[in-house]
Amino acid sequence: MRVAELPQKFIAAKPILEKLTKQGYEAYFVGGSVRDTLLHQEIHDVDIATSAYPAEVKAIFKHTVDTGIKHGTIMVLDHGEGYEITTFRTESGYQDFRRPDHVTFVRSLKEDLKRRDLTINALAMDPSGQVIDLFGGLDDLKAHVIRAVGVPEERFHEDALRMMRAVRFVSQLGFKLEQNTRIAITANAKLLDKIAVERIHVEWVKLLQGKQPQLGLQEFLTTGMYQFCPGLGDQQKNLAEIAALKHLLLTSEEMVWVLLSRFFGYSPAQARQMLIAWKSSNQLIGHVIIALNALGHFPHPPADVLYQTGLPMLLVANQVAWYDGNAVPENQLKEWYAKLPIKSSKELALTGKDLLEQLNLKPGPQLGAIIKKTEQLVINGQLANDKKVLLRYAQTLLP
Ligand SMILES: Nc1ccn([C@@H]2O[C@H](COP(=O)(O)OP(=O)(O)OP(=O)(O)O)[C@@H](O)[C@H]2O)c(=O)n1
Ligand SMILES: [Mg+2]
Repeated sequence: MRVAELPQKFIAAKPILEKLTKQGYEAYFVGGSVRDTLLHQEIHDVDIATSAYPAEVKAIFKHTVDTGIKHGTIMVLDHGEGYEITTFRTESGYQDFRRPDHVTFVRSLKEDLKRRDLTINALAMDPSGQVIDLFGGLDDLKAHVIRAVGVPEERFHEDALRMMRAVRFVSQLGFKLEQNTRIAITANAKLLDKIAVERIHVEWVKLLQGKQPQLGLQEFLTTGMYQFCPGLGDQQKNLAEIAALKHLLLTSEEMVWVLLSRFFGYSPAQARQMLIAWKSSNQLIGHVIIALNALGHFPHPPADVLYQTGLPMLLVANQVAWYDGNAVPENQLKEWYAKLPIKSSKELALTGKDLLEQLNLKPGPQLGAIIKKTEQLVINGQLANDKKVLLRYAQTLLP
């Protein structure tokens, strides 16, 4: 089959492929961009595969960067864009279930495609839009099937993360997992132990943020992969409860973790432990804890909670509160927040400097305590945010 109207990103990259084919090499678009085009979905980056060896690629293009030359990937710079061009390759070894011991460059597209993870990801497209389908990827796209290329077990032994990818695509695309692929994942789920948590983390969050997370989550449970993910081994029942939700749309990573914490019945401290086990960034952990704290106050978060949480995490908490029937209309929440007399301590009309200069206080803990107390009263609307008013009040706190 042939794609009649190529998306702009392919058109922009076409001259690069044509330069390679003019020199007698083969060159194709491969991977996710081809899959997503055929699904009429927006594409992010186009990956290019070629029969030219890395040295040959470098000889053809003026501006290149050796981004992953050991694995055959060269970045070609063209009109301010960078294009990753990877030489057709086969791999062997895989003693550690995550990367090959040897990469061998080859001239055959088929050899390259047959070591890819899923049939829908093993499609290639030439510069004219002609799709090359050697493993039934087009039929699977049409039938909405996630199927490993060739012998599933072999694909998962090459890179065990592919098992998570398969289930992630179930969720993202709303496709069914093919039975032999499911059987192979179930038999090999334990191999996830060999995979860096950071890589599993990415797939887990993509799975939950997919358009049909319930489907992906159901397969995640059926195949037993949950047993080999940090802190999920004893959460089967709670995860099944999430998988059974009628509506589930997780629009941010923060929301993912707040929702999980809520269904696991986690305190903020337990949520922190879970996030650390998943090797999350400190920023993410901070956000999730703040939102989780706020969640406990819905549907009536008081002014100081609104203030301390900030609007972005209030919106996240509210989205999760919806699952308990504790959400408030988003506009209402925004209005409450907008009405706060101050949004941050920087807006407080009283500063430490004022206290030092006007009330002759000495630096020390008393100073901070006075600021905190006035801040609290301003937030709650008990004092006007006015320097004179606040100084007068501060004076009453002095012995
Ligand atoms: N463990 C992996 C990762 C990737 N691939 C292959 O490399 C391509 C590009 O990988 P990547 O960008 O990670 O995934 P995409 O399929 O493009 O999905 P996404 O939309 O998430 O980028 C995939 O389509 C697939 O052919 C693979 O075989 N095995
Ligand atoms: Mg991709």
